[in-house]
Amino acid sequence: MTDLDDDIPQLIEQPVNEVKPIGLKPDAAVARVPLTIISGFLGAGKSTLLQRILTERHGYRIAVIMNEFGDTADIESKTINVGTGEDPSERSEEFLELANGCLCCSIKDTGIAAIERLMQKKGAFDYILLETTGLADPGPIASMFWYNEEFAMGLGRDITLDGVVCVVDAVFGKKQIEEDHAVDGIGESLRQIGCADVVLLNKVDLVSESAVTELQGIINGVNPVAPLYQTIRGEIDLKCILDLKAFSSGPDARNAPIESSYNTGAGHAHDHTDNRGPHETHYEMRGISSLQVSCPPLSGGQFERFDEWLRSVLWDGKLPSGEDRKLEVLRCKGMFTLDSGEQYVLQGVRNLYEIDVVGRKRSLGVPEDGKVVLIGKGLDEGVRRSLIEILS
Ligand SMILES: Nc1nc2c(ncn2[C@@H]2O[C@H](COP(=O)(O)OP(=O)(O)OP(=O)(O)O)[C@@H](O)[C@H]2O)c(=O)[nH]1
Repeated sequence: MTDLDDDIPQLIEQPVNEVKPIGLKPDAAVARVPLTIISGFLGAGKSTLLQRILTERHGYRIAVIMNEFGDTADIESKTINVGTGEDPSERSEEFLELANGCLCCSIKDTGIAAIERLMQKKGAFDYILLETTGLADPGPIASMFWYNEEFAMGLGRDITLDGVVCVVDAVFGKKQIEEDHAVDGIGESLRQIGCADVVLLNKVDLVSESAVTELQGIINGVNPVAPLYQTIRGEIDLKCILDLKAFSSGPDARNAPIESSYNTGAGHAHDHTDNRGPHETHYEMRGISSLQVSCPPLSGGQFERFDEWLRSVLWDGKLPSGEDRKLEVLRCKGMFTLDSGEQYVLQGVRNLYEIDVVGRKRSLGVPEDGKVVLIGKGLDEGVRRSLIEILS
């Protein structure tokens, strides 16, 4: 069984210094363009990262959308098919094809219509990066794309959600996490970190090593499964943030990261180890908790009960026992092996989730132990015990 708290920190900073061939081909069968959401609190360095992508010779043809996207209320009140009926005088967009192959798309209106117009230029780019506003909760945006992709609706026919990247300000990140306005107990900066597939800790040139270490501990506690990279002015190998396939189903889902790349055990982590049963780690920060449980191969019955448990937690916000706990899950991920040998991957954002078979055990590089990670609100001791009971 893997001892998660013994994971070796891997904090890598990789310069973008070579021109690579485009490795981001959309699946030919469906010809969908991957989309990555870039979130991050005000001033963290999102625009700097995108600017870098637009000006460096990296070999990718990326359409970068810089706009006011991220008005959650606006997005949630619309369907992905929206694109007509708005006042064109309020729209303003600019497309610029750049020397490095990127397509810069600066769009001022909110919502899906902006991306619909970008998609009229389909073929001019292989990838879309979407910057949200500093106060946006990326969860609704991610779930909207994922949901529509699943049912091949509207833009879901053309775009596939690849992942969510969160840029955190190394200077003000800790203060932002501690002070941002809590919405239902979870501030936006915590939602952004909790929802992320990758976190970039930016502006590390401006702070001490100990401040970096402390903030890393907090970020990793909130989101123990997102790889964490230190950056200066958004300098990062694009392979670390693109083509993550964090929401893919089928064999591709195997690539979705569910292992932490960093773990200090800092913050208020409580480690409960039991050699016979699942191993779990729990962390709580201003109302947001991350709960990790690793488990041995499951029986078919256990797997079914886990599915029921997940439906209750994600859809009804409570445990199957009926206790009203007001649970809110921002992200969940997992990998399981059944005692029959089949392996499954779990991915979820807000109340949407998918469990897909990815193969059989003893495949190269796939651990036999399973692991579930939940990030959200109300994931307390009772939830932990309830999950352990099912997975034991
Ligand atoms: N020293 C230093 N400054 C940085 C770094 N990254 C960004 N900056 C500066 O920080 C400021 C904010 O960066 P932006 O890229 O505009 O941040 P943002 O997240 O897009 O900001 P909003 O759009 O307001 O949410 C700018 O003045 C950048 O030049 C870094 O790694 N080191």
